[in-house]
Amino acid sequence: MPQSPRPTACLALADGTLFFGKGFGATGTTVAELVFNTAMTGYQEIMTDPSYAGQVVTFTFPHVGNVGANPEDDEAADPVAEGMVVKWDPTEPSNWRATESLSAWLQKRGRIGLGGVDTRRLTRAIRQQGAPHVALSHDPSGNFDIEALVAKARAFRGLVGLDLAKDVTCAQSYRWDEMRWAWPQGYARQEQPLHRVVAIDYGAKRNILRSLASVGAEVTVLPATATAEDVLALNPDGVFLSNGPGDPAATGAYAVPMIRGVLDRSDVPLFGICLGHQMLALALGARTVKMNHGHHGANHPVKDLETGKVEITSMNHGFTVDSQTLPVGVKETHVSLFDGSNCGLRLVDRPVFSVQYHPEASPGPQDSAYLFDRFAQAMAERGRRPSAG
Ligand SMILES: NC(=O)CC[C@H](N)C(=O)O
Repeated sequence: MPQSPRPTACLALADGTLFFGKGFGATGTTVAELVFNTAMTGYQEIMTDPSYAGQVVTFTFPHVGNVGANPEDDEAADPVAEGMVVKWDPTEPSNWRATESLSAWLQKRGRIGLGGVDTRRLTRAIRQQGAPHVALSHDPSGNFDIEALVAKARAFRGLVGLDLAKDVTCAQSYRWDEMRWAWPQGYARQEQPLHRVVAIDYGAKRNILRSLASVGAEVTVLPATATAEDVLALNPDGVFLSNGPGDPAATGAYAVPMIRGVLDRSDVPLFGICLGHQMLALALGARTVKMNHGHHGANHPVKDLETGKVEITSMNHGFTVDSQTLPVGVKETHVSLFDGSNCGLRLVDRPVFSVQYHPEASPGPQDSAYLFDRFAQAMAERGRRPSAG
C-alpha cells in the first residue's frame, strides 16, 4: 500500500531513536513501556488483555488488521494496551465476524496505532535496550515536537514499583455467567457447575473465567483488594488468582496478605496464572525481578519438569519469579525452554500451584488447558474428604 508522503504518527524512544509512519486509531500522545509480541493471530485479544496496561505493543507479525474487530474477541471491555505499532497500514477487514475496522475500533476506544514501521529494527532495539520507555504520538498534521516527545519518554517512570491492578480490576464482585465455552470444539467441558471458585481479578482475561466455567466452576469474581476474610466468607472450593498488569511486588502489598491468609486459614486448592503466579511466589517467600524484554507471544516452549512434556504456550510477562529464591516445600514445576526462567511452581504437600504463562491462551495454543482440569480435580478430591468444607 502506498505510504502517505508525510508521516502522521511518531514513536520516540527515550534514547532519542525515532520511528515515523502512518497514524491510525485515536489521535493524541501516550507514554508507556514498549514491548514486542510475536503471536501470528489475536491482535484484538492482545490489545484487550488487561496485563498490557502501561505498555505499547509492537506486533512482529506483519499482517495486522486484516480481520478487523468484532464484539466476541475482547478479553476485557476495552483495549487496555496504550497503543500498537505494526509493519503495514492496517487493511480493510476481510472476515465474516468483523463489525468494524481495526482503525475505527481503536479510535472509538481512545487507543493510538502506528503503521508502516520497520518492526524488525524496532524489535531489535527493544531486545537491546530492554523494554524501552516511549512516547507515541498520532497527529494528522504531521507536526511533531520531537524534543518534547523524547523528553516525555524519558520522564516516564516505568513499570517497576507500579501497582496497575487496582486500575483494571472490577469495581465490585460479580458472578461469571456467560454461557460460552473456552474451547468450543474438541475439548471436554462440564455443563453443570460442580465447584464454587472465587477468582480474584487483578486484570483477568475473560477466557480464563470461561476456562474455569468449562471445567465445571461456578465463578464469583472479587476485586483485587479483596481480603482473606472476603474470600473465605464465600466458603469456596477453590481460589483462583488472575493475571494482571504492573509490578507484582507493588500489587503484592495487598495481595500477599490475602494469599497468606487463605493459605494459613484454609486447605482450599489454589491456582494462579501469570501475575497470580508471581504473587503466590511472593506470598510463599520468593522474589520477583524485572526481565530485560519479557516474554510476549503465543509460541513459547515450556517444559513440565514432572512429566517431561513440552507444551507450547501463550505468554505475556515482563517480570519473573527468581527460582533460586523458592523456599523449601515449594517445587519448580515448569521452565521456559527459551531462557530457563521459572514458569511454574507448586507446594509439595497440598494442591496449591501456579504458572507464569497463559493456559487459557486467547490467543495461542491450547496445550496447557490440562491445568484447569488439574484445578477441578483438586477441588473434587477435597470435596470427597470427610473434613472438607
Ligand atoms: N500477564 C500477566 O499477568 C503479567 C504479569 C506482570 N504484570 C508481568 O508483566 O510480569
